[in-house]
Amino acid sequence: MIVLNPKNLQETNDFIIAIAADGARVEVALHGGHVCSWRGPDGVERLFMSPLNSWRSDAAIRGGIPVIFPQFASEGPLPKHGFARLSAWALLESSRQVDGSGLICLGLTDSEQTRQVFPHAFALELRITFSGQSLNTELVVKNTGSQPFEFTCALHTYLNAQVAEAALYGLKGYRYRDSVDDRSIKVAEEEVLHITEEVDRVYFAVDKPITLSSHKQSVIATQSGFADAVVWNPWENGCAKIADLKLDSYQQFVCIEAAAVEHPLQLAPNASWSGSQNLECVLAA
Ligand SMILES: O=P(O)(O)OC[C@H]1O[C@@H](O)[C@H](O)[C@@H](O)[C@@H]1O
Repeated sequence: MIVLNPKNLQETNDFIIAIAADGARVEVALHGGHVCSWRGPDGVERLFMSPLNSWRSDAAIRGGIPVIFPQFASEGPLPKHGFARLSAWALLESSRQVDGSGLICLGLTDSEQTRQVFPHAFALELRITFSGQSLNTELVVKNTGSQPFEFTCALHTYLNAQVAEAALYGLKGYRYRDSVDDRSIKVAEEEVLHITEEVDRVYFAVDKPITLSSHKQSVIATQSGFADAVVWNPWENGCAKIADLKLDSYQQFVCIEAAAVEHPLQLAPNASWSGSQNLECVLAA
């Protein structure tokens, strides 16, 4: 891993906490521009955060919503999942909207360190809007340089779920790349996906909501701008290889990631792209 700021290996301790009019609460770390927590007015946490997360500024946060930019996974020369999740973001705005929802806006621009691995000028904005019912994260990428550049990206959302009883709906019919089966390309045949082993799939051209039902709630994930969606659960064998996950952590989350992977995005000078993921929480009666 490339450490972007070797002089600054202390704990990440800059957090923004915002509360919406309905009592919902979001916690964001400036390290990574990372949504760490989203609680409803009832105090129930909707995002998974690993109890073994290190909170160090040279490591990505394990849980919440990591921002993946400018490279998804290991699909290029950069460190895995790029550098945005390891970078120090700035707070641009924190306010309450007229409808009572909370808004936090964070920004990241290129620096000497980022230009060493990605020689381009850019400005990222992450706009987080939330209430008890929904959490919307929008990533805006602007090319502020004089040359075009290409990138892949994702909002790598870890959703709290009782995996033993979790069911994913809405994936049937999509073409997907199965990363646990030699990256072979398949077509999803199951009406409902239950997680009973390691799952690591990039579903292509996803244009409908994906619903994760587990225990007493469902979360409906809708995306725009992002063409693809990743579903990831490492299972026990994967957890054994990841230092900041407990061996049984796989039982507690499913990642549903809004992603742009299959077709890298091209940005001309001065052009912008934006993609968002909206999570809608529906409690069972
Ligand atoms: O351990 P990392 O770098 O946070 O990556 C976690 C996972 O992220 C997912 O997006 C990938 O599809 C998986 O292959 C990967 O294992």
